[in-house]
Order: sequence, then C-alpha cells, then structure tokens
Amino acid sequence: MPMLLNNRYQVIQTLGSGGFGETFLAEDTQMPSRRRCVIKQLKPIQDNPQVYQLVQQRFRREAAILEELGDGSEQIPKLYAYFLEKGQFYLVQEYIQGQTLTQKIQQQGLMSESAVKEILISILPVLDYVHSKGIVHRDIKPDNILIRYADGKPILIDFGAVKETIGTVVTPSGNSTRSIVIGTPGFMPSEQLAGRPMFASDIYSLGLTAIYLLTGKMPQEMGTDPATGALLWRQYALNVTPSFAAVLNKAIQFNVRVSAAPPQEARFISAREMLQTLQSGAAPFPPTMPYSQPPVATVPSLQIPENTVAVSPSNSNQTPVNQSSGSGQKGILLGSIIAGALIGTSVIIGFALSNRQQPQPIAQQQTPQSTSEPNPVEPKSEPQANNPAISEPSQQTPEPQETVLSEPTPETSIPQATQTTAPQVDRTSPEEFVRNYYATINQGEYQQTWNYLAPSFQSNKRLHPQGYLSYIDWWGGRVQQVEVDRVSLLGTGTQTATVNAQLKYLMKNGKVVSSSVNFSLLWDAESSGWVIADAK
Ligand SMILES: Nc1ncnc2c1ncn2[C@@H]1O[C@H](COP(=O)(O)OP(=O)(O)OP(=O)(O)O)[C@@H](O)[C@H]1O
Repeated sequence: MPMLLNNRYQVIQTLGSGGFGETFLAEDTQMPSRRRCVIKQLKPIQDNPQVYQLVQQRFRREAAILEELGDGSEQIPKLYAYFLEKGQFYLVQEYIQGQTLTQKIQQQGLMSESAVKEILISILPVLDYVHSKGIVHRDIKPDNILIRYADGKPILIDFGAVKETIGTVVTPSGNSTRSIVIGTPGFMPSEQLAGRPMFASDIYSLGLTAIYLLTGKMPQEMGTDPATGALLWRQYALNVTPSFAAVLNKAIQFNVRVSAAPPQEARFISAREMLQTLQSGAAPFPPTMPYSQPPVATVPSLQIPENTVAVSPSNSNQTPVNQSSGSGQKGILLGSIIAGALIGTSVIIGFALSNRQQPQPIAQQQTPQSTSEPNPVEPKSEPQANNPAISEPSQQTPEPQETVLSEPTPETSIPQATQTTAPQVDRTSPEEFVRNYYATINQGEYQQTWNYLAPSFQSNKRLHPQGYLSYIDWWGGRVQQVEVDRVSLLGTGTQTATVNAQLKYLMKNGKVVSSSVNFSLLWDAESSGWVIADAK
C-alpha cells in the first residue's frame, strides 16, 4: 500500500533522504488533476516537547516566508501547503520538471562561459529578491539549482533556513538556540561556517557553483595558492575571459569587509552589485590583482561529498547531522567526520567574530530598484546622519511595502523576548555593547551590526527606506570610521537600557563630524544580547 501523507498526498517515490528527513515526489489526491508535488519531510534534531513547540512556531514562520518567496518569484517553487504529522514537519512544494545543474554537467559536460553567464544573470535577480526579504539561502550549490525544462530558467530550491529551524535545540540552561549551521562543505564561506551566514555568503556559494559549471570540479578538488589561499581554478577553464574570471574571483573572495579592505579584495556585497558588474561586461578589478581566499577552504582537503551538512559552532557535543545529496552519494560517515572537523574551526572563528548567538538576518526591504548614488549629504546637515543605524534615503527610491516579514512575529518580537527572564550574569554591559557595535562597524561587519537592530528599527522606512541596502550604503559608502569618544549609561530597567554615545564620524569625503546619540536598548533573551530599539 503506497504511503498517504496527511491523508492526502500519495507518495510516488523518494527523491532523496538524509539527516533532516526524506524528500518525496507525490500526487495530491485532493486535486482533480492529482497534480504532482514535492514533499519535504523535516525531523527536529532534538526530541523533547519544549523543542517541538518551538520548532513548530518557527516552522510556521519559515513556511510563511517560503510561501511569500514562492509567490514573489517564478524561479522559486511555490509552497502549496505545510503540515505536521506524527511529530514530523512537512512542506508541500511545486514540482519542477527539470534537471539540477549537477545532473546537467554529468550528462552534457562542461558549460561555456556564455551559458554560465546566462544562468547567473537569470538567478542573481532571484537571489536579490530573496535577500531583500531578509533571507540568506545558505545552501546554494549545483544540486540546489534546477534548470526547468519548460523554459530553461534556473530555479532555486532547498532553502536552508527551514532546516536551521529544525535544528533548534534547548540548552541545559533552558534557552533555545538554533544550534546548527546549514551549508555544504566547499561551497560555504568561512563566515557561514562560523555560524554567521550573510547575504554575501550566497554570492560566494554561487561563484563556486559557476566555477563548477565551467570546470566540472568541486571546490575541494582544486588546489589553493599556498601564499594567498586563492582557489586555483583557472587552469581547468582556460577559455574563460579575464573579465568573467575576475567577476567570479570577486564573488569568491574571503573578505566581506567592505570598508576594511580595498574594494578589489572584497567580495561583492550584494547580488545586485554582481549582476550589474556582469551586465556591464567590465572587470571588477584588474584580473592580475591578488585576492585573498578563506584559509578554511584548505581545511576540508579530504575528498568531501557535496552533501548539505549541519554543524554546530556553539555546541560541540551536538551530534552533527548530515543530509545526503540528491545524487545518491550518502557519505554520512565521512560527512560527519568532516562536520566534526569543521566544528572546531567553526568554534574558533565563531568566537573570534562575535560572542552573540547567530542572529537571524532580518531585512524588510523590497527589492530596491534604484541604483543611483546616495545623496552626498554630510551627517550634520541631515538629522538621520546623527543616527548610528541610518543611511541617506535615496530620493529615487520607491517606498518599500510592508511585508509579512516586517512585523516581528510573537516568537521573535522584542517585547516577548524581553518578557522572558534574561540571564542576569555574564551580560554584556549596555556601554560595552554600544562600543562593540561601532567597533564591528569599523571592521565592516555590517550584516552583523544590522542584526543588532530590532526588527521594528530595521523596518523604520524613514531611516532605512531600502532596508539593509540603505544601511550599507551609509556605513560602507560614506563613513570611513567612527570614533567613540564617550559612552554613558543614562538609565536601566530590568530588560532595557538607555545609553548616550559621543561620536566622531570620519567621513569618506574627508570631513569629521561630531554627534551625540541616545540609544534605547532592549535585552533579547533569545539571542542573549542587546538589540537597538531606537537611536536619536
Ligand atoms: N521543487 C522541486 N521540484 C523538483 N525536484 C525537486 C524539488 N525539490 C527538490 N527536488 C529534487 O529532489 C531531490 C532531493 O531533494 P532535496 O534537495 O530536498 O534533498 P536532498 O538532496 O536529499 O537534500 P539537501 O540538498 O538538503 O542535502 C533532488 O534531486 C532535488 O533536485
């Protein structure tokens, strides 16, 4: 008797299976056409009622995001339904008839530069759209891009955020955390490995996916330059033009710190930037320019399967979970060993980067259309410029629309988080937090500092008309550095603090502007850290 899920979906075959559960091809018996669908089963990694309830809430929220993404782009499968059955979570998605990029290369051989460019030009707007919703895909690789038979368009599948949700665990002290890092060894940049996926992490993975299409080689199969750590891929793709090679090299740069590194040594900061560079046909920097690569790229020098793995950067006794790829190579044991090796690396990098639990990137902006330069207004002349979190609104920017993501859900909303009893020991002081905020900005870690803003503050349209893009326009584009002269505590509640910071902005145009900012901080129990609710 074939399996009937949710008393509705008739399973036809298993498409894949791994640590998170199985993926099925099924027929919807309650549709006249018995339309086909893909059902993804996800099992929570920790089995206890408290976790189950949390995962359930988060799963609902992630499902809402997937629904929105699928509805907003025809290159993302639609979410038809989600349900819970026998303690497991299921997503019912549109079935795309097509071939993964891995299957395509295996069957048809390497792709030409123009074919790869075409795929990038078609998928980058999708990625830009996903990022505009505050979502990092986390697992871009040849297995997770399908080329649809009907129109030849690339389709982005298998978003990692849902799996991360499934990886929710409760620590012995009773705090919940997303304890796992989702991604695929070789395709994952170091910041993601360290538990801090950024929008630019997807660019890195996409760059390596493009290199795979040109070379037929997985990242681990190619050597790295011992001096720079750069991936030595050009020898496998000799026909690639220098300008296209330079675009790909910029996509796979280790460095995502825009202000701290010369532009030629930093990764593209957004999908849109990469798209524009590709479309302009110009090299992003002279191809002979040296570039840096993540030293961690050399860590998994074993023969690594391209499977998605989940590793824990913060909880090393968490059993790593490995999910097999659709190609049928399981490699669970090897994957686990590698995941174990990565845990050590992750812990070190994770601690080096921050003491905060991985924040969920949340950005509420719609895909901004304007590519114009921001107004070169000095901080003093604009009230917003005195604000630590703001950027100059571009006058040509369309008003972003409210989205389902704009409203913090009860589970992540600051008010609720602040009702929870926060740990009273080992709390970073509010003053230290503010100093750390600017130190992190000075390091160019804008994604991280953006995540220090409460969702309601992020979605302040006056300050951030284009969401995160406005934020990095300001910090990455105009401000060279911020000097913190003095930080003083003005008041505290049990879960709140008001802090004044006396600042000096060193602007890129050479001006120096002094400013006084009052921060309203809230304690976020979920991430065990302060968040900025307001700044004036
Ligand atoms: N919406 C979809 N339409 C058609 N095929 C799909 C869809 N989603 C997944 N698949 C295919 O199903 C197979 C299994 O997919 P999935 O990626 O969910 O599992 P997996 O490869 O085991 O997981 P992971 O990539 O997370 O390790 C793959 O061949 C994939 O291409």
